[in-house]
Amino acid sequence: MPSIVVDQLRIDFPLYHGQSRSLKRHVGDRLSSLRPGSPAAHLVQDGRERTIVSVLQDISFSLAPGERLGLIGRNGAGKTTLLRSLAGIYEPVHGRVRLEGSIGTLLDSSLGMNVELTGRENIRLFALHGGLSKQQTAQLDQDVEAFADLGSYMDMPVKAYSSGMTVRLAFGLATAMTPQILLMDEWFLAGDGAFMNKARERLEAMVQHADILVISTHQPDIMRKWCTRVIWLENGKIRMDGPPDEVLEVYLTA
Ligand SMILES: Nc1ncnc2c1ncn2[C@@H]1O[C@H](COP(=O)(O)OP(=O)(O)OP(=O)(O)O)[C@@H](O)[C@H]1O
Repeated sequence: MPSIVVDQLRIDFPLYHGQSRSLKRHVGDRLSSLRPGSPAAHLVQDGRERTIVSVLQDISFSLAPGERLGLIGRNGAGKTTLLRSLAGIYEPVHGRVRLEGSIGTLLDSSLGMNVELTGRENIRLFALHGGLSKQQTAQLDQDVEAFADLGSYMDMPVKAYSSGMTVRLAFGLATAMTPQILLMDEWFLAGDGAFMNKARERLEAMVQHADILVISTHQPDIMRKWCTRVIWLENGKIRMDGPPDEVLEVYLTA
């Protein structure tokens, strides 16, 4: 059964080592002048003279099939970092992240695609990684081609695509195989009108199959429509966790 368990997750990024006196002084000045709650308040100095950004602190939650989680928070709150931690791109400094089930990610537009290869070749590569049969590969090819609607670009190298075209292909691929867990950053929703309608239909169809969705978005209407639960991140911590309407009501008036 697919699930996500995040337990006391902490993610830090080292910024500077204390080699440079002027740098140290600059950071020291900044740290002492910060107001509590300001966006940069998670800059800290550790015992080894390093300045680190403490991006996520003490994050715990779990998700079961059918749950669709929206992540909200101001710029820099830690939403993308949390998604990347779930995807295994970042290792926890402390705590643990456990995902059970097949995972699909829509986090960056390249999606591990080889830009030197054509769209069609990338589909075959994707099929090869997924261990698909010849028949399944042909189906995947047909399905993604119809969805991405790239015309003759399908047989051109991905490096010749616009960013919107790359998103179409990436979205088509990531949603073709119905992963049990889908991790998605909101800018994937930034396609043109007709594509957006198709993308939503396809994603909604996936989510209905008791999969787990985690999406980061600044759009309250998406949260209300797609999510069963919302976590509000503030300066790397969970400020509120609950049903979309409850969390959004407080968030939008804060
Ligand atoms: N590799 C890194 N090195 C240092 N700091 C980083 C790194 N990645 C992210 N950060 C910092 O971590 C904080 C959280 O970034 P993140 O991208 O997760 O925020 P976000 O909530 O997704 O923001 P936005 O809504 O603007 O996309 C920010 O202060 C950012 O500058």
